[in-house]
Amino acid sequence: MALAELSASYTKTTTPFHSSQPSLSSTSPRFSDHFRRSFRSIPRSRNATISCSVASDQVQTPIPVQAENPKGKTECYGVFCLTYDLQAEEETKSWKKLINISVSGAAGMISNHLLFKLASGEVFGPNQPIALKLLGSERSIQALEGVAMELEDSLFPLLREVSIGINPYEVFQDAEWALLIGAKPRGPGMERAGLLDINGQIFAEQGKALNAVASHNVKVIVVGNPCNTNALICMKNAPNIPAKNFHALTRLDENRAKCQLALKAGVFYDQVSNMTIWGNHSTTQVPDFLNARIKGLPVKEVIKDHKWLEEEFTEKVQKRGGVLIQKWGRSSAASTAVSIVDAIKSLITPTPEGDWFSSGVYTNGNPYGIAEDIVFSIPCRSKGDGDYELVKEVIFDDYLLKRIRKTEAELLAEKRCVAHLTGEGVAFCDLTEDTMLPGEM
Ligand SMILES: NC(=O)C1=CN([C@@H]2O[C@H](COP(=O)(O)OP(=O)(O)OC[C@H]3O[C@@H](n4cnc5c(N)ncnc54)[C@H](OP(=O)(O)O)[C@@H]3O)[C@@H](O)[C@H]2O)C=CC1
Ligand SMILES: O=C([O-])CC(=O)C(=O)O
Repeated sequence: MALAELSASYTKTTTPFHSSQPSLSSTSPRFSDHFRRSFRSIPRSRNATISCSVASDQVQTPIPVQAENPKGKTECYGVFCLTYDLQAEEETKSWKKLINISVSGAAGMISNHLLFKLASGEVFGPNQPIALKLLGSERSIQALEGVAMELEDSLFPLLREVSIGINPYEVFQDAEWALLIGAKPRGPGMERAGLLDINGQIFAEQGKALNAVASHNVKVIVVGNPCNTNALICMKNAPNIPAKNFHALTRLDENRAKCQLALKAGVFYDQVSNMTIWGNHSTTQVPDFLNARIKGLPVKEVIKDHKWLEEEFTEKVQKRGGVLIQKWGRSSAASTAVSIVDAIKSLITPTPEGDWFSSGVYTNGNPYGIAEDIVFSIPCRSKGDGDYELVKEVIFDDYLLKRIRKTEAELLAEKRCVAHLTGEGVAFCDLTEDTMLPGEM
């Protein structure tokens, strides 16, 4: 019997699988390997009873138990529906408690890179088992099954559960991380206000769902554009989740800025630190070369061509995504996935002494005089506990302040456009110029 058929038959039966069945484990090393990788913790919400006898010189014969499914809906995928006693395996005894990671737009291009990084252990570490809860839509559900199949076939030891669905109220259940990637791309002729409205509705609904069913300390990273205002909408619709927990992804912009500075200075990019992106993930964003450092020195001391910094460098970073789309014919999915990994790692590992990272965060209480009640990219530092604090020791000059005011004005205008989605009355959209996402030219 083929492996796929076997795994399918498992999900359909609650009959314990005994070693008296055709000697799969002895005839097929792949299958015993498959078993080993299929062990998973017992989800909190399920009452499966597990028994498992393991003799040291025998191949293990785990007893699969079908997940309880009170609503009769599919909630797990294929091999990931098998339930085993995680403690039965020596290797897993040192593992941490399983965490739930929900990902929207899971059949999209960014997710296609990101999910495999998450499942490999590269993000949360080699002792951290994970459950992936993938959100798609009717349009993408088949593609999502394809994604789940590839995850099955990758045999990631740490990937203990995969479920797919189209209802955020199910997919976000108990989420400890929510990576919100899915959003409608801006099409030809579409006004930014139109995009704000269409995507804003997605994020309003997802905010409500997170509020209702996610862990109350869920960390939310909004990637789908326009990500700052989408993050604000999501946050406003999730009043039970701390506002601090919402991030808009500007890490890709930070990484792009570091790369350009390294290139100009003739150093490897690990020599560039303290890189802030201020403001919106749009062409008004401000890559801050005043506070950034190269080999520990202020950038302006290393790169003497200040005109280049003010003009070429700034515009290059702002429009990098668009140039890439022109070359590639699609947006920067791989480097965006890498930057999501960087953004998560920055929150779960202590920030190196003296350094910081950029993230779009809620501005209430900020020390810089930036308007309150928007999501604005700011320098942050973390102790590695999932939380962060704003960096205070930054300096400003007229150039930087002027640019920050411009991106701030854009975000305030975006906020007025979505007042109907944040519970702040009637929207009034007066975006003065139709600014672009970094990916648009
Ligand atoms: N912040 C950042 O740095 C960056 C952000 N981005 C943004 O990330 C988002 C995802 O990018 P990417 O993965 O490349 O895009 P894809 O087009 O590959 O995937 C986007 C997903 O969004 C979902 N979606 C939700 N609503 C709609 C809709 N109305 N019409 C079409 N699709 C919809 C679709 O999934 P489903 O049908 O399952 O809902 C689709 O799979 C985009 O908004 C992009 O602009 C991209 C790069 C950098
Ligand atoms: O506009 C897009 O979809 C791509 C984008 O955000 C970027 O490359 O920074």
